[in-house]
Amino acid sequence: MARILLKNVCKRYGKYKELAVNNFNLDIDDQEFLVFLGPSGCGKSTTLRMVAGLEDISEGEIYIGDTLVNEHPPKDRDISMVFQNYALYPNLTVYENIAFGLRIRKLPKHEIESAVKRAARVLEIGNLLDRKPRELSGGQRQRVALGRAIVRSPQAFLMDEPLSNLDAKLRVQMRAEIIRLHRAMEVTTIYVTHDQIEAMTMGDRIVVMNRGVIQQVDTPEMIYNRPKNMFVAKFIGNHPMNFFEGTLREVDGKMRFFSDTFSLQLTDQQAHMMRNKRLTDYTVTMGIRPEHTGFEQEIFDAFPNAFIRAELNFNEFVGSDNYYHLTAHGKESFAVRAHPRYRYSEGEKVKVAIDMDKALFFDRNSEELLTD
Ligand SMILES: Nc1ncnc2c1ncn2[C@@H]1O[C@H](COP(=O)(O)OP(=O)(O)OP(=O)(O)O)[C@@H](O)[C@H]1O
Repeated sequence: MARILLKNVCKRYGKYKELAVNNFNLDIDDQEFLVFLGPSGCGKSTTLRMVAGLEDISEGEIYIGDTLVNEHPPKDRDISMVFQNYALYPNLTVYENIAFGLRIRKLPKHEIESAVKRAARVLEIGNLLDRKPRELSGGQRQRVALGRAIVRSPQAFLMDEPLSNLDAKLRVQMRAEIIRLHRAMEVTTIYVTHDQIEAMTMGDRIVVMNRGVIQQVDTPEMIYNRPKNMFVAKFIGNHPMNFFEGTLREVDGKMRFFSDTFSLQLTDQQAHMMRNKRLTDYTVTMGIRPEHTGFEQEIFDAFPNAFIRAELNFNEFVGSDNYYHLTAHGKESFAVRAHPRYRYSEGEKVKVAIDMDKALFFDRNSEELLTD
């Protein structure tokens, strides 16, 4: 169990100009479950592999516990890795696969046996110990890969998209399993994924990355509610956040957001913040999630001055909700989440209430959050 520290870590592959990992600074707490999240190619695996020692570090320092590990080979870092493709030995039985790391460490036979049996019991694969990997389902293989990792208590677990080869139902089940294991074992874990649901449900904190650069390190709640910039705002959320371009202006003592086709009054708190930052007559992008807009009377009651008139284009029924796609005055498109009890039809003109407490304002140029 250990704290992991990355200081100004950079990775350059060969002579490529762009850094795969660019000045990464991160302090991972002992026993924390930390998730690296970002689109394909953003540097998640490279960073994880540098922590594991599978990839050289071009610049910077990595500490596991109090030890600077830059020059340490993987076997001396006391970490366990779980990969997407399971990386099981095809010719060894499940038992031998799980025991492999302990044999290399030359543990006595009876200790190996009790450790393997304990891991197999926890993962409910005790009846599969004599089988070869090809005789297992994908989910069972992934359990064996996990078994190999948890058979000893390393300083850290490093997991690289361990669930991405599983079907949706099994993924949900294994997600819960990994969290349960983490709670029981209390080992610092770094978990790589590009699946935001996995990140939100599993992580104590999430590191959102883009093009080798950390965008935000925060709890799932903060990442969702207070994304530091438009990249994070766009990346997180089941249905994409709606964005409107416009200008902040003070009219009759009220701070309002003006788009081309509508205007909305800011809350007192937002107005106060904008005045303090002297952001009147400032061009911004307003972000609002579909779930923070609606046709409900409660939102109209709470924000009597915050609504958009729009025309309904089409709807997506997803069972628990309806997502309506609309256009304001034939120009600005956005989506609204509504309870299935609402039934509107194509072409209908509606009034959409906006929960202004949840609206976010971003600098149009830097795309950074202004209401921070
Ligand atoms: N061996 C390599 N040689 C050259 N460039 C590489 C090498 N491995 C990775 N890269 C580049 O480094 C960047 C980061 O790659 P990395 O695999 O870390 O991304 P990732 O976020 O894990 O992506 P994915 O989700 O697709 O696995 C990418 O631009 C990739 O093309």
